[in-house]
Amino acid sequence: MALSLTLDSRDEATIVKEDGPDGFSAETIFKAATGCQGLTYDDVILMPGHISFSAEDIDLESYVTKNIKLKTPLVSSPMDTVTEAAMAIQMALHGGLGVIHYNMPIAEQAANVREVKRYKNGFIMDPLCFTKDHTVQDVRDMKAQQSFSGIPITEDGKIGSKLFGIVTRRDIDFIADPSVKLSEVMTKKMVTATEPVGLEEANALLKTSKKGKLPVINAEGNLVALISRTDLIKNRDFPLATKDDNKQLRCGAAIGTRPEDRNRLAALAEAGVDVIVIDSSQGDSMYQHEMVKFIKSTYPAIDVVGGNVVTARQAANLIKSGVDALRVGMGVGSICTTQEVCAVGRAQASAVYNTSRISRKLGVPVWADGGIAATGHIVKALAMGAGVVMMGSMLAGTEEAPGEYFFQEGVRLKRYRGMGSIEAMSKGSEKRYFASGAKVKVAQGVSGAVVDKGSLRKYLPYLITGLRHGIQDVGMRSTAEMHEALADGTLRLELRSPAAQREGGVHSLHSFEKRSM
Ligand SMILES: NC(=O)C1=CN([C@@H]2O[C@H](COP(=O)(O)OP(=O)(O)OC[C@H]3O[C@@H](n4cnc5c(N)ncnc54)[C@H](O)[C@@H]3O)[C@@H](O)[C@H]2O)C=CC1
Ligand SMILES: O=c1[nH]c(=O)c2[nH+]cn([C@@H]3O[C@H](COP(=O)(O)O)[C@@H](O)[C@H]3O)c2[nH]1
Ligand SMILES: [K+]
Repeated sequence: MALSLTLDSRDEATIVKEDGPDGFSAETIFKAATGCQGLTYDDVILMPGHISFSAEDIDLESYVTKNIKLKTPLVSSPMDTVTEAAMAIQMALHGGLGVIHYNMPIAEQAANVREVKRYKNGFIMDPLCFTKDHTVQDVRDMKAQQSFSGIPITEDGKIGSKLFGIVTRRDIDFIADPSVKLSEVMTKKMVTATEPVGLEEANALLKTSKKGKLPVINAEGNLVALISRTDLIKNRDFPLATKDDNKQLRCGAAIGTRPEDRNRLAALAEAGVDVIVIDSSQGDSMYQHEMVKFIKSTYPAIDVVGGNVVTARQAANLIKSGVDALRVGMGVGSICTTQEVCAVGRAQASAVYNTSRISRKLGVPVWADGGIAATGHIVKALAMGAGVVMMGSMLAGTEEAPGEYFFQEGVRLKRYRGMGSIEAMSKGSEKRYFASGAKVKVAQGVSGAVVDKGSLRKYLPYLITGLRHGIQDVGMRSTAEMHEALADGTLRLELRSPAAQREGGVHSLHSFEKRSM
């Protein structure tokens, strides 16, 4: 009774003033409390704050580079089992950013960037087309592999040439002779839209015409896109989408620090890349400093991300050379063996805290790269000062990640591998992976598999919602507010003992099923 009377008579601010706040500031945790140890995300836990707003009210906006903001602070890794155009498109539609890997020929990487930049929600930019000389049998062969509701017939059988007609199932269903040419069966009187056309207008045209497909042509009558009714029904707006001033999706791409990477850079710049990531496990090298300076002087409009670094000193060096963001993490990725093989690296929470401490003061955002295995890790990475989080394994295994699904012991899986794994190196990264002249292969990564996570269309909203709930629990309204609280010590943390970590996980059950969404 007496206790509750005393508590009731004091307000929150007085309790904090008289008894001191719970937990410790990040500075205490990382500088004093840990002795000489580095800390990982799992070593620390955030103290909850007071909630006076809904999770939807939280502002997740954050700088990804000095000049570009994201509405969702999530970035996909430049790895050949994670980011090609399909991944980068979905990341950007949801307010994040994709970084196209470079374990492929220059032209192919540039084509991936172009595909992202040209993407228009609801528009099919690479539809399958036939010529007038193709036959009914050709359509039937194609139909065996994929369903269709309308195939454009163009001059050269590709998009970009003159549109002559469209062939639908109804045109060929009752044709007995399979050698009949499509010119004889195609529908010539089509409903088309002429460029420029918006989705809303196209939607209205499809509604009144009751057709399955709407070809979009330019003033010369050449096919430039196709709009499909089923896609339109599936389509929704992406208010968070990361777009440039021309309303095109933004796209990142990775390069190395070899002389030939300057040719790659030129092709990527030509394709319209927004952000270049210089991909290296140890970014504080003369090769990278030279490359940063070269890019900034040759392509001033492109933002450059340097890395990877894990110490304040490495970060300061790269910032001096002119980077627009820093990629932080060494040997902490799910597929990384760098710490085992090379004996260097750093526990990721310590790396993010110590690099962002200085880089944020200079307005250079940190990308917390690697080691994210749950939404809670994303919350912790941002709380330790990161502007955005880069993920490999979390995004591998989605429909949009490169590679085919396969079954192993009844589980649907996709391949996921380190860019320094023997498999990835033998595909192409070998030449950049070893110092020139090196003859022995030393892998710094493994090759494995991850479970099917379905489409990013459902998975990214799940990650974003989890992130919102975490930040709400900490009592912060935005990532910016969390960064201020980190700096002024009002963000409170505690270390977790091994027993506390066990307690924080699932325990004491005979069995359980873990479903995350
Ligand atoms: N984040 C991480 O912890 C790690 C990431 N990785 C990934 O593996 C891939 C390869 O990483 P790294 O081995 O660090 O590649 P890297 O290309 O930076 O370095 C490979 C070797 O080539 C040398 N080198 C680079 N540019 C050179 C030049 N112009 N002339 C002469 N020598 C040069 C480097 O000093 C190093 O010995 C990347 O995709 C990287 O992201 C690998 C290990 C760790
Ligand atoms: O030591 C390494 N050997 C490798 O072969 C390798 N491949 C990628 N990476 C790095 O790991 C990050 C992805 O990590 P996660 O799967 O944990 O998200 C990536 O974003 C990279 O920083 C590698 N590190
Ligand atoms: K690791």
